[in-house]
Amino acid sequence: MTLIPKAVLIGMPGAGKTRIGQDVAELLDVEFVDSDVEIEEREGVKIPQIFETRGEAEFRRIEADTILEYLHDFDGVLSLGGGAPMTDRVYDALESYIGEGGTVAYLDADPNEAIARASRSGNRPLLADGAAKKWRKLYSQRRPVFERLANCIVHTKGKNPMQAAQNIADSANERVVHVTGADPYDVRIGAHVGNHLAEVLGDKPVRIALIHTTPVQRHSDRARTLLRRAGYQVSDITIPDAEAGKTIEVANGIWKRLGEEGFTRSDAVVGLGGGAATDLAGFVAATWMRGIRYVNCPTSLLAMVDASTGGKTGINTEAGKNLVGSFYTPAGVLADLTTLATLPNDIFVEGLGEVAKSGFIMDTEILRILEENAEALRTFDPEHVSDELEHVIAELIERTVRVKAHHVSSDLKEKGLREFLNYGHTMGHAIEKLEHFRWRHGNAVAVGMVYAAELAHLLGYIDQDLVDYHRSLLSSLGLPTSWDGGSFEDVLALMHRDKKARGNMLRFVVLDRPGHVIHLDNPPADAVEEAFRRIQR
Ligand SMILES: NC(=O)c1ccc[n+]([C@@H]2O[C@H](COP(=O)([O-])OP(=O)(O)OC[C@H]3O[C@@H](n4cnc5c(N)ncnc54)[C@H](O)[C@@H]3O)[C@@H](O)[C@H]2O)c1
Ligand SMILES: O=C(O)C(=O)C[C@@H](O)[C@H](O)[C@H](O)COP(=O)(O)O
Repeated sequence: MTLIPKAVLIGMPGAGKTRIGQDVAELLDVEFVDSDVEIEEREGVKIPQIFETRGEAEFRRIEADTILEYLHDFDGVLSLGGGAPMTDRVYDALESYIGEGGTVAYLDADPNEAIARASRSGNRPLLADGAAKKWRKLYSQRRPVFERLANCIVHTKGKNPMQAAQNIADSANERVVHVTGADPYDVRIGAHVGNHLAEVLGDKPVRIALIHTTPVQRHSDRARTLLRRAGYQVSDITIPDAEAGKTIEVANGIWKRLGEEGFTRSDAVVGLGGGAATDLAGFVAATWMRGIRYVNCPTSLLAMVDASTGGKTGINTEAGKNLVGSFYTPAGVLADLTTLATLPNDIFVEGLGEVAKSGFIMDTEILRILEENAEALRTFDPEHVSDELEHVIAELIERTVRVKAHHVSSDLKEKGLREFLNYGHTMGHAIEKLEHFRWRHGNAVAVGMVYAAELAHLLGYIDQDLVDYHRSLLSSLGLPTSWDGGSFEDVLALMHRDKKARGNMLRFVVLDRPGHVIHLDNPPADAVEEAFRRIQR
């Protein structure tokens, strides 16, 4: 397996690359290498001497060879000499390294501080005599290149070295899932990924509608500050919480406000909160002027793993759950794991329902991770999350988002493959509606999966063990596996209104083995009813 560095630091002489690079390595618990020090050791002479005796071109050749070697066979933190990214070979190799998931961090220091630091070192051949003037000239040439190249920019002014290092370590720990299709975008998962908000929104919007609920006020306050600091005019829009926010009345209130506040086609929406808030925000973005840019910032587990990605936006109506809406993709998704620090246990556990679903339909490794960590996950306490559990949660989020991305990338409008993500939802949505949305979505889906498993078993697709496994895994996670809150007739009527139904024909998604789903069209009526009886127990 090829190793790649956890992070590569670039920046002007005196920016603090060595000091901060060492701190990043310490935070990530890996080795640190400074390419200049490595070159001197290999050549047995100091860099100014190489410049003097062999010229700058020869130094740049040695430097590029050394850096390229490290980019392909080193998994620590690498700090580069100030001019290194100006060599085409190094620039191109760093671009490819980013493409492989690497982090190139540009340390942008205050010029006066950096000049003072650089002048103290006698090891800078390009700065000899008249250091300040030369530094500023090089800065004007290099800065645009650094900014174009880096995928993490850290302004060091006002930060101590450890704070700057923490920013880079967070960035290196980010997980990114690409969603492809006509309008590709990235789902970024990690601590503080919310800091990428302005970068994802871009420089075209003037006004941003920041749509959120009250329980996530702390996180929306932070987003508002970031947005204002980046120069946007922010309209702070608080919507009713949970399903009460997913209504035509709420959407209408926001359309009215966008009109009054002069939102144009180049302005944008940010949806921040649980799945209900991101569904509603996406719906407003999809419909205002027939579609404006939007970014989702999910703060619940369920919204991180499912609702924020894939472009299903919508509201509930009298007719049923999510029956009005649009497929409309976000410009990006920022799943900031620090927001989970305020997520109540029951809402976290609900999210595990959709995580388990992704395990059942495709990635069975998810089931193994859930089984192995069931107790720690079930007893999730936002204020006491161990490093180990944090890692498990991040891994589950990334894997679940990958399952989602796989289905939506080639079938945004749900013509076939994407319907598999609806495992457990035919019954789940009926329960939600009959419970007047007092049941959480993930809980209803958990019961719905047991129903789908019973149905598949009755029709001979899977054995009893797999049905029992649904019950034991889901209950070990704290999820419900039975429901007795309504009549079969009411459930059946609602299942006929499910979006997978065609004409008078019911359609389900069922397993035929772990990790593999199929469509089940028009199953026998007695099996549909018997499976219902079995989830009532
Ligand atoms: N669009 C899709 O593809 C898709 C996929 C799955 C689910 N959904 C929808 O998502 C909704 C369910 O999402 P949900 O489970 O996030 O429920 P939710 O949006 O109702 O959020 C649950 C509660 O948690 C609060 N909350 C969220 N994050 C918090 C945080 N960090 N700290 C404190 N409180 C927080 C919310 O304000 C709310 O009170 C349903 O409407 C469902 O239909 C959509
Ligand atoms: O993204 C999808 O497609 C899904 O089916 C994901 C589901 O987990 C999600 O609950 C979605 O909101 C259901 O959509 P719906 O079309 O059945 O309302």
